[in-house]
Amino acid sequence: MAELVFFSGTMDCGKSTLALQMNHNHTVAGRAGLMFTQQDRAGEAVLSSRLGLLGDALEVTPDLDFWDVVVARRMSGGRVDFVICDEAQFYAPDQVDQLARLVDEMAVDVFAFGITADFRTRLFPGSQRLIELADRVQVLQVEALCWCGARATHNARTEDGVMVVEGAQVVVGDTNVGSGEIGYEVLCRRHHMRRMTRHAAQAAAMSPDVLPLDLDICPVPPLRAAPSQPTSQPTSQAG
Ligand SMILES: Nc1ncnc2c1ncn2[C@@H]1O[C@H](COP(=O)(O)OP(=O)(O)O)[C@@H](O)[C@H]1O
Ligand SMILES: Cc1cn([C@H]2C[C@H](O)[C@@H](COP(=O)(O)O)O2)c(=O)[nH]c1=O
Repeated sequence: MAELVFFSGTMDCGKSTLALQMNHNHTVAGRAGLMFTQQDRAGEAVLSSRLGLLGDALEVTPDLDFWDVVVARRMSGGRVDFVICDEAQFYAPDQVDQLARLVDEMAVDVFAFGITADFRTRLFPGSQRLIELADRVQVLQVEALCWCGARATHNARTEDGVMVVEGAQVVVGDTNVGSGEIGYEVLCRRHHMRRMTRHAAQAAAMSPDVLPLDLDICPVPPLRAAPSQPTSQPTSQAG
């Protein structure tokens, strides 16, 4: 029986890597699939992982209709047994409904990958609809970690390492960015609520004006200079 599965997690937890792996495994098993993404950091119509893997994908524009794409493919003699949908948090709720219809009426497996919530901890509309409709919501096995070592469950948006809590819901970007840039950092809930990024915790630990931290609750992050240059090829930076 075909399924709609939502693989969900924070940024940087391996979703795009798993998307490419699943595409590979299903393809070598003789199944025919399509990969979709939207606003991948590596550019248009490409699905990229921070591990350096890349794959061609169809770009999901606001007017793309998944049902029409699959019907057109089948009408022209092609097969579509499964679809991979990366950055699914950006999809419109109607597009998620189209994906569910593909599962139910055309027996197409849909594997969707995306972050659940934005930098303010609010669900993205696409993710909300996926949670509402998915047969299964699967949390990824590899845990992204907060600077304190706890499992990261939330995404923070940062500027110069300082967490910001206002702004547009969608700003394409990456973790591990240089100073001055808008970036993201994954945090545990405790540190997200306290707006305590790695940078903020280091600054607080060094300031003579603040009370000593409770080290059990709030360990001081190790000082680690942000790399001034990318440490690997540009393709491995994106995901
Ligand atoms: N240099 C590296 N060596 C080993 N694993 C890495 C390296 N860089 C990134 N990763 C792994 O890749 C994951 C990010 O993969 P990616 O698929 O791009 O994430 P997502 O799509 O969830 O944002 C990291 O959580 C980490 O496990
Ligand atoms: C939290 C948050 C993230 N984004 C953007 C930033 C990235 O371009 C993607 C997530 O990509 P990843 O492969 O999961 O790392 O989403 C955003 O636009 N708004 C946010 O609040």
